[in-house]
Amino acid sequence: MFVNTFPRSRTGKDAGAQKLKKGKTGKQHPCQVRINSIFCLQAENASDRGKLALMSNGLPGKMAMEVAQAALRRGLDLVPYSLTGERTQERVVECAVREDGVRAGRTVRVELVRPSERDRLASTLVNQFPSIICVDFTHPSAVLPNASWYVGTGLDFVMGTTGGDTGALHRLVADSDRYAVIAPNMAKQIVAFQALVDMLGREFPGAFRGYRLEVIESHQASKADTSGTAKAVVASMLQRWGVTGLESERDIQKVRDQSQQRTLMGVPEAFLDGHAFHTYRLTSPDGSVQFVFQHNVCGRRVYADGTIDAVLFLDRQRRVGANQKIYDMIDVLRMGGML
Ligand SMILES: NC(=O)C1=CN([C@@H]2O[C@H](COP(=O)(O)OP(=O)(O)OC[C@H]3O[C@@H](n4cnc5c(N)ncnc54)[C@H](OP(=O)(O)O)[C@@H]3O)[C@@H](O)[C@H]2O)C=CC1
Ligand SMILES: O=C(O)C1=N[C@H](C(=O)O)C[C@H](O)C1
Repeated sequence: MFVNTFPRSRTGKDAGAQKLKKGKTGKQHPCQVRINSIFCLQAENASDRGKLALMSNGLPGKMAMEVAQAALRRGLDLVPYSLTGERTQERVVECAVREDGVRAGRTVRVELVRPSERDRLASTLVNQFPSIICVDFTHPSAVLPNASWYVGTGLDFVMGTTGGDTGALHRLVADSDRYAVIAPNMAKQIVAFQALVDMLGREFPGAFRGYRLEVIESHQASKADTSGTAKAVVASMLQRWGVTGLESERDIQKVRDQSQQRTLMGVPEAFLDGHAFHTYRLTSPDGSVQFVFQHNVCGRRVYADGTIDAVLFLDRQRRVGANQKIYDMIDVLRMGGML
């Protein structure tokens, strides 16, 4: 019964089945039996096999929940499994669209799968959801392991998680035949701002030569890394604008203390646990001219909406067999992929 849920994957690697067949004792842990039987049941009930299905990884985390809700709002099929952290206690979460805090529309029960359990899920996914796209909003430490799992399992993905080794991530995908969107920010207007920063540098290289750049970003205290968006914008400005003042990522000022967020940054009380405030300040060498660019986001919905755009875009690209396989959100925006 269990082995039947692991026919050959699209990559032919069949990792989960091989591991199971080669088990040393042939015995299964009781927990394994329970989980496997749930996989079988849900797999048998799966419908619309060719339809695009979105797997929101990182539940019960905040972004993964926003993405699951956005997927339901936009009428996409939500895969009833989500990769989660090893220490997560919950086994199942319910995802539903909410309006004014009240459930509206259908509810999907999503089973949470820890890193140590996920190989057993691989073939089920490939089999039951042949048009699956994974979305990853997890943890910086999970970026490469998760991406390796997507690639090894033969799954295309959108990587929104920041703080990983971006170079290694790009190499991993480039050496595979998978499609991926990788970007530190999915909000359409911020992506447009990133494109603008990039264009200014190309069009007028050195226009801000000698200007001193200061960057301050504020996020919820639980954020593990420095803003990936700030790092990307700074890299672009340092590369072509001619600015100085920031030697490394450590020079980006991070605000994680809630009282400073209230007083210094003006973050509304209701969004202390979910906001992204960024300020880029450029000052001329003699101090007589100043430019300030700022983007302040309360909540996370804008990223989730952009993520769904990225998923739909990636699905279109792979269906037409596009030669380019790795994209960022500027590509998605440029190619008309954002609502
Ligand atoms: N690109 C974009 O536009 C945006 C990117 N982000 C990025 O998304 C990431 C997540 O943010 P957010 O949702 O706020 O964070 P949360 O802490 O709310 O959620 C992260 C979730 O990932 C889980 N997790 C940890 N390790 C793994 C793993 N190996 N595999 C799967 N899941 C795992 C965590 O579980 P546990 O708690 O048990 O460890 C937690 O449930 C961050 O890197 C953030 O910077 C956020 C917003 C927008
Ligand atoms: O962790 C967050 O919240 C966010 N992370 C992304 C980043 O690191 O740039 C995007 C946005 O700032 C929200």
